[in-house]
Amino acid sequence: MGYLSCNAESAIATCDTYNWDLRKKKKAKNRRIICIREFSFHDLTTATNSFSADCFLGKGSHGSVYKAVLDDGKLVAAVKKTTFFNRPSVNCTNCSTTSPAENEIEILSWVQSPRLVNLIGFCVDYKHGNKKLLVVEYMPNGSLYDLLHSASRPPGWSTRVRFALQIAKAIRTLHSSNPPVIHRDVKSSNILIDENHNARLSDFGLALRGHVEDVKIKCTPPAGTLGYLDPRYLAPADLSTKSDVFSFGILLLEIISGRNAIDLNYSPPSVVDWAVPMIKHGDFGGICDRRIGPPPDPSVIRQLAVLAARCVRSSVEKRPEISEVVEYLKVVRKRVQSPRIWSNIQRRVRCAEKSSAQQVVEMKRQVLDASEEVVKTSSNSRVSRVGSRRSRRVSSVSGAEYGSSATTTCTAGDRVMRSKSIGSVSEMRVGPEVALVRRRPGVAVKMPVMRLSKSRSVGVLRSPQLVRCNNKGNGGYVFEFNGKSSADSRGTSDVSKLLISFDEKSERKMLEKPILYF
Ligand SMILES: Nc1ncnc2c1ncn2[C@@H]1O[C@H](COP(=O)(O)OP(=O)(O)OP(=O)(O)O)[C@@H](O)[C@H]1O
Repeated sequence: MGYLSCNAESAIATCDTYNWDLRKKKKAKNRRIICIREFSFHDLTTATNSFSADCFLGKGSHGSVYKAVLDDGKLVAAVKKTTFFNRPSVNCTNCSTTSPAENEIEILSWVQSPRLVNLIGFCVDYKHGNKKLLVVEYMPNGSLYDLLHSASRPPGWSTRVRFALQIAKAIRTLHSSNPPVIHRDVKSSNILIDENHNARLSDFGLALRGHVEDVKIKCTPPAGTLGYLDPRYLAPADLSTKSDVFSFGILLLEIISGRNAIDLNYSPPSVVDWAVPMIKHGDFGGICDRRIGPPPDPSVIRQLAVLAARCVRSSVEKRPEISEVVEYLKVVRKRVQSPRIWSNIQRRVRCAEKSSAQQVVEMKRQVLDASEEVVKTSSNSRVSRVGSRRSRRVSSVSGAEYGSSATTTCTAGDRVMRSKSIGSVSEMRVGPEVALVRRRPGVAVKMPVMRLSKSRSVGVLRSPQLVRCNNKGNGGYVFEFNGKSSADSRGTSDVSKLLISFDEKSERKMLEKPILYF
């Protein structure tokens, strides 16, 4: 167990089996101590108004979540209460058994980050088989799933890219911890939105901490959510951080397209089978969420799509590390933000042009006045010179209006020229590492771009397609996929046929639920 109970704010010590190895213990010494509180069941009952419907936030496959107001209103938290089962997520004769709630407490007592929904504390319900309740940070703005699929105003590209970057950073935090944490259930309903509208990764019920050679990892059967699950993760030994990268790729396709990972309303239902062929053919617009259309800068969707396709490659080795994904998304983020800067500049230019046009009218009027004066007093040379100077100013302003003259000297004109060159790619030649972006004739600037050759070499993941979904009448369903045997359902690690039990759920919703046992 990775945590010990403690009173209120006191820090906790850890007695993790991982640290029984002395060498690892030394490294663990430098680890930041995370404070976790133990709450009494009575405290949580009061804080959730006896787990009333008013405080109910949602239901997952492990139980229900309630809003809790603690510490005389100073702390608002979410309480996860396991309801209908407490099956162990690890089940092996050589390993200790751990329930999803215990597993989540153990993982989150080791890793904390502003990009995660962090653990505040826990509670043991002694009256009901010592079940553990989790107290985690409260996320008031729902899940990314709700935002993408139910919100009346779907998020724009800037928000989507920001969320994608934040989720990638969250996964990077897990993968870079020592030993690494593999989440195994990265999906849109596990991305919650905090009070500052930032995305956070939640739900560590299936997460595993350790190295691939560790006994615990070797004993843990594959798990995840259908549609997000790495098709190469068929046995415990197949687990790697790249499984999370695959799930992230699916999530990225969902963020781009606004469609579900598996949606029977589409053909093919799998988002990978639907999107990757389009990406391969360069039809990036085809995978964009129709409600918002493609982003103004076409390189944004191209880079996002190619990145997603790389993450879902069938070859585990060819998928990028999550740290690489973070770096790519940082570049995309800058690009998606530039249209905003560009539109601001355009607005300023329009204002400048408007005032310039007014100036032109004014100048013309003054020129006319002056000429009239010249006509009237043709013998007066001084007036004539004033008139010619004014007309010079007029001509320089009108040259700036079109922004084409390199010899334009007026300030407003200069602004027009510079603003047009920002983000406006008039010609792009894609090379192996850089693109030459021609901003003005004869001036080429090197800009980093994603290699297009990578998008060409992206393998199409031939994940099995759902061909049948049989209701067994006992709350269980059998999912059959083509191209695979459909011999046995329970107790097999074959993803071709899965038996998942759920209650009160629609068939479509069930497809998004985690598979706990194969
Ligand atoms: N920390 C939180 N703050 C606010 N709401 C939350 C929080 N955690 C969960 N919820 C809400 O409760 C719902 C259920 O969460 P939970 O993590 O148990 O299941 P899930 O992720 O939706 O599904 P599954 O357990 O199948 O992965 C979520 O969809 C979300 O709306």
